[in-house]
Amino acid sequence: MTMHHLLEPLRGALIVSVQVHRADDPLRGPAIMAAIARAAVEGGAAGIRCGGIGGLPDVEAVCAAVDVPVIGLWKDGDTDVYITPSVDHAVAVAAAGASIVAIDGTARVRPDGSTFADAVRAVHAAGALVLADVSTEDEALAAEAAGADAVATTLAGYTPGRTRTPGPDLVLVERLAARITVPVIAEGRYHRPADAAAAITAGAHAVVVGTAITVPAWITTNFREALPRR
Ligand SMILES: CC(=O)N[C@H](C=O)[C@@H](O)[C@H](O)[C@H](O)COP(=O)(O)O
Repeated sequence: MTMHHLLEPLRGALIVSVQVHRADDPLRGPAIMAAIARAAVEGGAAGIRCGGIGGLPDVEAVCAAVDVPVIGLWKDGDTDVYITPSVDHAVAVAAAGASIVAIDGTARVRPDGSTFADAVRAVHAAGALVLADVSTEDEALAAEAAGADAVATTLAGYTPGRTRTPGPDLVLVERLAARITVPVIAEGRYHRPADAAAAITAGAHAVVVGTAITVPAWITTNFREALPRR
């Protein structure tokens, strides 16, 4: 496996994604995101993924609050490519303090007309690593060839390229782990501890869990729905 030394501490690790998903989410705001990130680290998270629609202020606040590796992203724009969609977004996330920048690694057209390889070059020049968020094996191979330092299954089931599995897409993790030389990070719909463990067994270098840990409304609904009907 080809691995940058900064990714070593994430071997077999749990990374917690701390993001809000709606502009009117009651938890929105850098201070709350930073507090949740600290709580996740207290619980054993070896890395934090953050930013999302909160963008740079959230990345900055989380980087200042924790001393584990931070994967930053900035969800922006109204096109299909919304995870750190342009070279400028990617460089800004690195400047906000993220040591790893998550970038859409699909082959779709980017709003600034750049390629994924352009973003990789710019982020590397800024001194950070690149995590390619992909949805298929072909995208993962292309992202690796373009210089991605790691590849994540984040977008599997969220593009036309791959049908959404009800739970996590462990088959994709297993296939990528067999074909990709950079670390593979499992991400997307890991809702139970056993799912996260299965990702590592399937060959993932690390697993990202978001909703099931950091979205209290989702957790609450699961409990409410499990109650007997009155
Ligand atoms: C598809 C997409 O935009 N995923 C986003 C990427 O950052 C987040 O909305 C997810 O919460 C994150 O990937 C973690 O996944 P889950 O919340 O399922 O554990």
